[in-house]
Amino acid sequence: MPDSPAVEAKQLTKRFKEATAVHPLNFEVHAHEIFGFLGPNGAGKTTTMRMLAGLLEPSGGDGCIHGKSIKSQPLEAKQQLAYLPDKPDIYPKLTGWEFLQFIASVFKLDKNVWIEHARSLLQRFDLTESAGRLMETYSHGMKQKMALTGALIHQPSVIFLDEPTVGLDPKSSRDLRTILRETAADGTAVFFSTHMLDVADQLCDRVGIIHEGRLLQTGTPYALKQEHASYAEATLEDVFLRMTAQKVSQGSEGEIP
Ligand SMILES: Nc1ncnc2c1ncn2[C@@H]1O[C@H](COP(=O)(O)OP(=O)(O)OP(=O)(O)O)[C@@H](O)[C@H]1O
Repeated sequence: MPDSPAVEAKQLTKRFKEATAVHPLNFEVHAHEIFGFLGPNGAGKTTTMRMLAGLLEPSGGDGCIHGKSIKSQPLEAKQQLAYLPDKPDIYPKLTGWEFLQFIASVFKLDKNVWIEHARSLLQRFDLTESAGRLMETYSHGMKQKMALTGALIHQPSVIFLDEPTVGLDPKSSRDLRTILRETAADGTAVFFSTHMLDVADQLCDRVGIIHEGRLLQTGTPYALKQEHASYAEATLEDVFLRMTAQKVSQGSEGEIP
């Protein structure tokens, strides 16, 4: 199905007991696109991404990866995607290189292709020397970068990244943004959540703003700024804060136990 969107949410919904974390969501992300998912804490970003990546069962609706349903065709859908959580839980007793070999064997990657690709990513992330060390000795940022290297070597057509820049130093953060741009230019749909609105403004082709489990709007950062800000130098942060402004509860004293 070449014309299907890379990612499609169709009435995608998640309830935890009585609480609805994600109300029916509908949106599309396309190949070559960098889509930023923005929302305050608890807005439903991780829940939505985990459903689309096939890691959490939706309570209603469906998600598709290049036309393959995560509910009825989970294997076909998952083969095409990579998911990078905010705190990557990678194997502490493997070296970085063993971890990459493991990914290569799971995805049956051509050794002539993946090794060169992996070496180049390791070099860009300054991980070449530490690739021989056990990953339990890595810092958070090193784990994050190694997990990303693992996600990229199998060249997924969709990559989900939950808060990918958190914990990265400025150089690594810039390298990551460059790599995401290159990945999208090669045809991958890049879908990431972030609180770093300046990063989203610079990097994203489109953003979606989610608040209390509801998608308020999608559009290019430029279009959102044009539509929602009354002054020329408005930033995406101004738009975000305006759209997600919450009424502070007027609760009486003593509500908090
Ligand atoms: N396993 C769970 N059981 C019950 N409620 C949950 C569960 N997971 C998430 N939630 C709730 O769903 C809502 C959305 O959470 P989610 O983690 O998707 O938010 P988020 O936008 O990723 O937030 P953050 O930016 O803080 O990471 C929150 O109210 C959260 O408490």
